[in-house]
Amino acid sequence: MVGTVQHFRRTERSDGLATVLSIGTANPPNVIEQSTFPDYYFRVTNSEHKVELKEKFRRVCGRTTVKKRYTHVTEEVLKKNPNMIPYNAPSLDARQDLVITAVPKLGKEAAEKALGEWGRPRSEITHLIFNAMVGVDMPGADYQLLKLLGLSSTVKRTMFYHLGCYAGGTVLRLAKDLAENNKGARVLVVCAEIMALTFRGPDEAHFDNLIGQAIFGDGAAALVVGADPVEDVEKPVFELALASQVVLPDSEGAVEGHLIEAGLTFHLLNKLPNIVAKNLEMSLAEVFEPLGISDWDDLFYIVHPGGPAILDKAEEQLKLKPGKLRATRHVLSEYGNMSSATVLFIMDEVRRRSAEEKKGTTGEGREWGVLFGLGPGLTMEMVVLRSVPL
Ligand SMILES: CC(=O)CC(=O)SCCNC(=O)CCNC(=O)[C@H](O)C(C)(C)COP(=O)(O)OP(=O)(O)OC[C@H]1O[C@@H](n2cnc3c(N)ncnc32)[C@H](O)[C@@H]1OP(=O)(O)O
Repeated sequence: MVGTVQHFRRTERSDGLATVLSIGTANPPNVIEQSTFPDYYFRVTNSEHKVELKEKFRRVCGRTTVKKRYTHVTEEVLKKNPNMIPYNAPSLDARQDLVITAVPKLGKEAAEKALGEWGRPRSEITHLIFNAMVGVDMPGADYQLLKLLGLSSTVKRTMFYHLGCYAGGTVLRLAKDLAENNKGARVLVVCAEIMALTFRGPDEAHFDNLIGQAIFGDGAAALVVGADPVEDVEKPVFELALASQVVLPDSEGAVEGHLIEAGLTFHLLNKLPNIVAKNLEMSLAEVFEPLGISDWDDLFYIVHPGGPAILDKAEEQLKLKPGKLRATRHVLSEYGNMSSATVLFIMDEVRRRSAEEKKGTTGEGREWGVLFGLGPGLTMEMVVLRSVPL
């Protein structure tokens, strides 16, 4: 009997590590230019009279390093749903109506690209992981996506709602477990983030809301993950070597989100960048010193860009050479903070730029890299990536 169980355990496990086999991304068509956003935002929220607040908002927008973002919430949407404008008006029903259809639709756009690049028939997808901060519903966005993509009804689905920005790491951690413990599994991973529950007008007492209005954008990213890639058919992008999660010490309340009649309200403490930076080095040391790596410039990086202050402090703390967070900063500048989808956009950027600049590996010429997901808790997900020769 014991022999039979061991036989099953052996045959259901993969031989190799879970591997990212393709990446796709998508954004809604409406662009926000950061340079004109303060004027636009104060006008559409009927807040032109809050002159000082607008000037402070303009200063902060300028320092976000964001150049443009994409959004589902246009002026037309606001005209149809005026209760989304005041800071605290009951508006949950209208917001839900928007996101319940928009979230799986945006997820589908990214998933189609990932499935196209993967190159195998979509009937061979065995598992689906879907993550979205908003749009909680039954059956969920995972079920809607299954139908939109025409995936098999036997696909094993897992839906995450409401986790926040660290979930870009959570989905990879789960995909790794599924791929390595179900031989032959091919996991479609989708993060789709639409900020229609957090858009709201300014309020002097809640400047953290304005930090969110200045940095968040909409986007979706999808990956296909599986172990033991089929030679000459599947093209490995990164191996997922290790995945961990930790609640950072003394960080309670640093990021919170509350779902109320007025939608989802965000709460950020300004000590957040310091808390994150303080904890990065210890996590890196635990994993990489046994591998003989203690110069942090020897890694490539994918860091959830909550805001530039987090990246500046991280670079300072880890004493990184200028440019180590180039891909991260590029995605922040071109798309803003798209919550969980952001780290997957950065992963795409790292491999794209590595190929373009003939770096030798998908990870900027390095063998090892690390992805940090950060969000409410503060929760930190760390995923160790191994690049693939180009
Ligand atoms: C959603 C998730 O799950 C995870 C997430 O990603 S949450 C988002 C996490 N991101 C952040 O917390 C943003 C981090 N902050 C930053 O990157 C930078 O502070 C910034 C780009 C927003 C502004 O840059 P800056 O202007 O150089 O910063 P700084 O001088 O510190 O702050 C400007 C003003 O904003 C205020 N401020 C900054 N952070 C604040 C916060 N969390 N709450 C309230 N006010 C804040 C400051 O007090 C300051 O006000 P005064 O001018 O009146 O003194």
